[in-house]
Amino acid sequence: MKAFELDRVWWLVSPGNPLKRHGPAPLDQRVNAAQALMQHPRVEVTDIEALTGTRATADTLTALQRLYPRVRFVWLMGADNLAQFHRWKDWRLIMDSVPVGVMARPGDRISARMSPAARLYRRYRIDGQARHLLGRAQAPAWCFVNVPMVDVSSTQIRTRGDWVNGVLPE
Ligand SMILES: Nc1ncnc2c1ncn2[C@@H]1O[C@H](COP(=O)(O)OP(=O)(O)OP(=O)(O)O)[C@@H](O)[C@H]1O
Ligand SMILES: O=C(O)c1ccc[n+]([C@@H]2O[C@H](COP(=O)([O-])O)[C@@H](O)[C@H]2O)c1
Repeated sequence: MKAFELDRVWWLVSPGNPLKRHGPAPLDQRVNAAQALMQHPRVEVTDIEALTGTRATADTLTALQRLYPRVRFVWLMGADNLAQFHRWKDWRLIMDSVPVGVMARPGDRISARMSPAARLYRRYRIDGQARHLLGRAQAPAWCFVNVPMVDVSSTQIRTRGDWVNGVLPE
């Protein structure tokens, strides 16, 4: 939110990544867990894709833009997702309709910046030093930021053993 000078962040708890074979833990449990972790007046944890009935991000963004025509949305994701962005449904529609902010992730910094999406849209890249412009930029525009990196994945956390069906017992 600070890096890109955004007004607020909606943390979308996904009903299920369309590219992953195994479904996640129940949505309400993940929403509760995310809310317990993130209490910030300008960050909202939301399961809005359950309301819009969409799974693919392009469809979610189209629905959100219809529901909130005056809001300027920015899509935020980790670098691993930029590396395989070209496999997402209608990924060019996403690039062409909203600015995209990408957070560095260990192991994915180079693959992300060399990815088909990064190469095809290289002239629309905003330099990290000008990252504060992303929120007000006209799409297509994307920016890669070198935030402090955390070398952990959801899969690793779930396999630590103290989780039951992907959820930490109370
Ligand atoms: N350590 C991390 N650094 C940067 N971004 C991350 C990190 N972990 C997750 N993300 C980002 O957060 C979002 C949600 O990720 P998700 O919950 O699928 O975790 P994951 O660790 O990528 O999952 P998996 O273990 O299945 O690969 C994605 O946009 C992802 O890129
Ligand atoms: O639209 C797609 O094809 C698509 C493919 C992979 C991931 N996504 C979205 O990217 C977000 C992060 O996914 P994940 O599994 O890394 O948590 C989540 O909102 C997914 O719905 C979207």
